[in-house]
Amino acid sequence: MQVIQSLQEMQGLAIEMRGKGKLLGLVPTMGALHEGHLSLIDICREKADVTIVSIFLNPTQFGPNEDLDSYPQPLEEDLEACKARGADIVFAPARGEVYPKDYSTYINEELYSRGMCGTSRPGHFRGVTTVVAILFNICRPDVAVFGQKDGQQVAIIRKMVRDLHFPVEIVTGPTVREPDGLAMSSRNRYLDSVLRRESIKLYNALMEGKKLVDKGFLNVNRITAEVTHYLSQTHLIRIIYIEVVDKETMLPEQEIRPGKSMLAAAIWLDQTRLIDNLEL
Ligand SMILES: Nc1ncnc2c1ncn2[C@@H]1O[C@H](COP(=O)(O)OP(=O)(O)OP(=O)(O)O)[C@@H](O)[C@H]1O
Ligand SMILES: CC(C)(CO)[C@@H](O)C(=O)[O-]
Ligand code: BAL
Repeated sequence: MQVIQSLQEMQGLAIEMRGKGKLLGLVPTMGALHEGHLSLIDICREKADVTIVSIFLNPTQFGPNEDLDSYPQPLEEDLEACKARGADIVFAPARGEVYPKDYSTYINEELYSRGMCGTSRPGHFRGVTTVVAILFNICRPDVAVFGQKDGQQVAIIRKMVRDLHFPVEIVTGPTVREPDGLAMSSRNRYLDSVLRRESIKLYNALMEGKKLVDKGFLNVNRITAEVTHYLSQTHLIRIIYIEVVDKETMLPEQEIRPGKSMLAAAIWLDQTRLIDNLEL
């Protein structure tokens, strides 16, 4: 496995490999890798000849009071995990090379990013689309793989690719969960044993909503009220949002459309921000 830091070297190699007819795959990450990320490497390897994993803690998607400075960065462990899973290249650029002092160009998707995490983390998706566009231009992937756990993110990236005609296929990998249902996330590392026990309530609450839909209740307010009620039973949880949206556009649904709607939620569990979603 090759580890590349330089943008110029990565772009040169990508162009050379494409010239030889290789199909390139990219798995963008911010590091602190877990089984969720590694499952995306498996998907990428099935689709592409060469699997590139990028590890870059992207400052432009963090708000001023967010956890950029405390975000875990176990680079050596991450490299071992990528190697063991069969990645061909890890691209781990330096912050100063991606964003030199005079950097001034941003990409803003303005429709799918209006609600949910777009509302509660202003500027977040502008940072995500910008860095993903940079990564696409450097790594030149034919295929890029993202996780359904960040459902709004992948919808916005698909929209950016469509609007700006990036020649890349976007593939979504299913959410990988702990045995009790908690969606894997790098931020789960922040949870002590008490918070870890509470964290499962996010998935359980979404499941309560889904069960109602499976019984035939299609009223959005009924479903979100059920999820709110479930999450309100502990003082450690503060709800950021609970929404039912179209799973492609992330726009709010008037009524649940089975197979087309997504139930999504974000919470503060003490100081840790967790998100999850289920297709209804
Ligand atoms: N549990 C999961 N299952 C599948 N994909 C996942 C999972 N968690 C993260 N991913 C995907 O991995 C990619 C990199 O995500 P990222 O590095 O932000 O990890 P994360 O664990 O989601 O971290 P965070 O705690 O910042 O949300 C994204 O496409 C994301 O959707
Ligand atoms: C897509 C991404 C790697 C961009 O920094 C990030 O938002 C993430 O890890 O999901
Ligand atoms: N998975 C999205 C990365 C972030 O929370 O900033």
